[in-house]
Amino acid sequence: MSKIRIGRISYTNILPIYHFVDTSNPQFEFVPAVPSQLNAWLAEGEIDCGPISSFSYGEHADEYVALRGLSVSSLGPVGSIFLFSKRPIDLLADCTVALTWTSATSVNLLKIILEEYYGVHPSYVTMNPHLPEMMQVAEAALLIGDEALFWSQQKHPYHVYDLGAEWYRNTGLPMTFAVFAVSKRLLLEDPHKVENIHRLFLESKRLGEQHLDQVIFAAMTQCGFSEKFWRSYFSRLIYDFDEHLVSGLEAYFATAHRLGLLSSPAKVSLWGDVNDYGKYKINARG
Ligand SMILES: C=C(O[C@@H]1C=C(C(=O)O)C=C[C@H]1O)C(=O)O
Repeated sequence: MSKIRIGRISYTNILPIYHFVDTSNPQFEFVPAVPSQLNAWLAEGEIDCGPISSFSYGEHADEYVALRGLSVSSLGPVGSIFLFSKRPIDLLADCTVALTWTSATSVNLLKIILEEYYGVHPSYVTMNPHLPEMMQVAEAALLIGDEALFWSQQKHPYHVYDLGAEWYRNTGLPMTFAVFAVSKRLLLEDPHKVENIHRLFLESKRLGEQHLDQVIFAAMTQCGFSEKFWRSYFSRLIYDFDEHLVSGLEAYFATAHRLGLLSSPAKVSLWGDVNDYGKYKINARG
């Protein structure tokens, strides 16, 4: 029988969900990549499921379901999605903004923030996520994931805007950057297998919360920084995709549609037994 191919975001933000996943199961193959690559692979059928940009979920909402209890979300500052800017954000009209090619959600969230909330319409250029190179050709640069973490900790002269904070300040809603999407094809073929995958990740997430020290140690090994840094970073991220987070995401889809960024105001199909999921829900954060 062919293996199920499961994506893995190659950034540290996903560690609390992935660190305790048993990767030895021969039924599964885990494929690490940056979000935009995973988005393309799921759309092309190269992988069967995995965390992808929530924006990409919106583009393929008819073809995917999203697993309950698994996401990368925040209510306010996210800590690793930053616009670095030579000028205050409201002065970026007629400027060039460099966008990392690794993102889909944040790229479109930035357009919403700039165009809808600040009324500025810059031109955009997509680039490799390298701040000095981006700043050579642009007035501002968007970075996500480990590159955003890295550059935010370096000495630099730029204004820094956290996109989770900007979204929250303008909407009062949570933002979901990544969801765990499963192709409806796999769900129709083998719902039992999808249940197993769901449990595998919920169980790993529960262990990650219980043994956060081990997750933090893995993050320090992968990226450096202090224990205090990671404790604070992970405490801001929310991994519990539920109806409240769905409402924030659907508001993002509606705005993206209104601005012509998304072809339809997509709805989320949240998949997974609510009672079963309840056992794994992380209540205490902080
Ligand atoms: C919190 C983050 O969320 C990410 C942002 C994504 C995007 O912009 O498309 C996709 C997946 C998430 O890993 C991050 O990368 O820092």
